[in-house]
Amino acid sequence: MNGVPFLKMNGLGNQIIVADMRGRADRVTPAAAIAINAAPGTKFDQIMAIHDPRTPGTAHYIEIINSDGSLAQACGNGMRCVVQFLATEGEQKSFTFETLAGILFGEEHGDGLITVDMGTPKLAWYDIPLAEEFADTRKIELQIGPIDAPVLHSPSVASMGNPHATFWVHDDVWTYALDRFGPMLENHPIFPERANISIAQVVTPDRIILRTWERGAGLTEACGTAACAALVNGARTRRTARKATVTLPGGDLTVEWRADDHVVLTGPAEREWTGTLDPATGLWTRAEEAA
Ligand SMILES: N[C@H](CCC[C@H](N)C(=O)O)C(=O)O
Repeated sequence: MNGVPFLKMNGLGNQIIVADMRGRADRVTPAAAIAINAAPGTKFDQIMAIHDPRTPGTAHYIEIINSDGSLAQACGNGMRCVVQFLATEGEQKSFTFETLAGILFGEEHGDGLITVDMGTPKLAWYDIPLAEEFADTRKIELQIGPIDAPVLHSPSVASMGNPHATFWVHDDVWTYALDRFGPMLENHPIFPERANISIAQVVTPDRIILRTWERGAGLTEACGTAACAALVNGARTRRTARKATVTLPGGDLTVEWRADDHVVLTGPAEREWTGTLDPATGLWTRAEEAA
């Protein structure tokens, strides 16, 4: 097998495969991503493929592939896993990356938590993107459920390089059938590139409870960029402060929208087991439990 080493990880239960593609000219193909998830033995939400810098002397290029084979511009939990993967290789603990969302920075702290600067949010309708013009993306006309009694409506939308809709609710986020509403909203024509769909309950100005149906991956235990988008949307609709704890099904993330407009995400990354993967076919073999 024409294999590359990979490490199965998770970021608060967001299932991540870190594939080490450094020194290679090929890529993990969409077909490989679909095949891996179809095979028994592992389920993942995203593959984070680490490539050599595209521009010599700059950052590792990180390609992000959803479990449906689609490319994503950004992945907050996955970036923390990449930082942890690289930090374990030696003394360097802070890194610069190039992604489709731009240049990102990440650092592992002594306490094992990892902070990633996810860049600046994009808030104009054409940057989300939306299929039609909305002057104010803090609240757009979109609803689901009976026309006269919508179940979810009037979301705030933002991009962290990838599109997010944050639906605000005042009650328990678990009372909503996100497994049913998620795919309908993910594929709504208002989102020409689809969208990640979140339900957010603001408990206090510094605490958000969040559940997410991810574009290209479905219900996940955690979505880092959704946590970033929810905090940005919460702050600009005056529901939250500019820094908050976001509680996802898999655990807590700390998100801050700094005065310099960068959004910074802090949380854990967990190593699980190692293997070898054929990036063209998705055939893989398991090696050992990760140290
Ligand atoms: N499904 C997302 C990418 C992964 C986002 C999520 N896993 C995160 O931690 O940010 C998208 O297609 O935009």
